Amino acid sequence: MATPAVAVAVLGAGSWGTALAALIARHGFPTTLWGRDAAVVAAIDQRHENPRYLPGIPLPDSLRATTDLAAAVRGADLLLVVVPSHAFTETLRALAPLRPPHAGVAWAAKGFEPGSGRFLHEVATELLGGDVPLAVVTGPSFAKEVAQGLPTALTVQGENTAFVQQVACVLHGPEFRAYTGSDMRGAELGGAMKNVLAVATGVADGMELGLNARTGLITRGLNEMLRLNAAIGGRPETLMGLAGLGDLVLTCTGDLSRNRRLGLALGRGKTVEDAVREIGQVVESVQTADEVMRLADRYGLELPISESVRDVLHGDITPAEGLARLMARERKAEYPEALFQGAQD
Ligand SMILES: NC(=O)C1=CN([C@@H]2O[C@H](COP(=O)(O)OP(=O)(O)OC[C@H]3O[C@@H](n4cnc5c(N)ncnc54)[C@H](O)[C@@H]3O)[C@@H](O)[C@H]2O)C=CC1
Ligand SMILES: O=C(CO)COP(=O)(O)O
Repeated sequence: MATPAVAVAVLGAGSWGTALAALIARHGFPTTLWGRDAAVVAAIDQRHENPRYLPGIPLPDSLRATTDLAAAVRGADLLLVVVPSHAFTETLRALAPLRPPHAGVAWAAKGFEPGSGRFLHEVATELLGGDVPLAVVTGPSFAKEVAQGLPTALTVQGENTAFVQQVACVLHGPEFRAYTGSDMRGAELGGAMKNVLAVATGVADGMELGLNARTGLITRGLNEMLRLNAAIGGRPETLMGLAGLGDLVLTCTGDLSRNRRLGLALGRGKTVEDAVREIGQVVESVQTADEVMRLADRYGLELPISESVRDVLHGDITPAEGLARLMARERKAEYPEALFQGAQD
């Protein structure tokens, strides 16, 4: 059970930050949630509800919320950053001078630094220094279900074993299993890529291409994840677990996914702008598709599904042209023979 000595600050009061902060508070750890929207923060702190992102779901009375970053971070033993990836760098910049010297930093954002394509652990290492314990929290987990207390499993990955265990300890509980590992690169890649691939299956479902097409895209999408993961030096088992396959299946099939819903709307003929406006929350794939392809180009890899998603998101091809392009590809072996060797080099 809880070890109340660990005080936690969660930064980012959107759906996922709120759900994780509520989970940790329910486990008995003193938890403060920082958000920039004063109305949302006041509602969480006083009415125990996030009416903008998790309407109607009661939050624990013990969860505190504030718009004052310094106050949120002061006295914290563990910092969990849950802003969208495009806001990760500026949040860490603001956090760096405020961080209590002993506090490690974990994050649950899924994506890369837009523009540079850097992994978030690379950004964190640069901005915090190499000695600060770091960890990634990722896996198949819709915020709404976690906030409702439905059973969930995810993974915490980082090189500092003691910190990884501390993060897993505050998350783990009767309705939540937190697994652990040390592969931040593979874990971050899986969380980022599944959002792009969810758009592809959403498009196919929006075009009513059938269940075979959906499953073909999921499986060939996993193949794209495994090949890029081998190139960047991630471990294959990371991508075959919660951070990869697990989150890919959830996001490609579950209509709670915003990335899947973007794909559904595109497949039904909507524009990216209209679909994103209607979803009204962060849709990470819009930027991540560019960064996945930048990474693939760097390693000279062909990722046809991810590439088609990028081109559809840019309006360079229609969903129908994307489908035609994928179906016209040459016949080939299912797996390159050397697929799993890259990770062992
Ligand atoms: N919602 C979910 O089910 C899950 C989300 N994630 C990831 O968590 C991250 C956050 O997503 P959500 O909470 O779902 O997004 P959301 O759209 O529900 O909320 C976004 C939050 O970020 C805040 N924000 C935006 N720009 C900011 C900035 N510059 N500085 C500070 N705060 C800023 C907004 O005010 C809002 O509170 C994303 O990377 C997402 O992929 C991961 C797992 C599950
Ligand atoms: O990451 C998620 C589930 O694990 C949430 O997916 P969406 O961002 O597509 O809603």
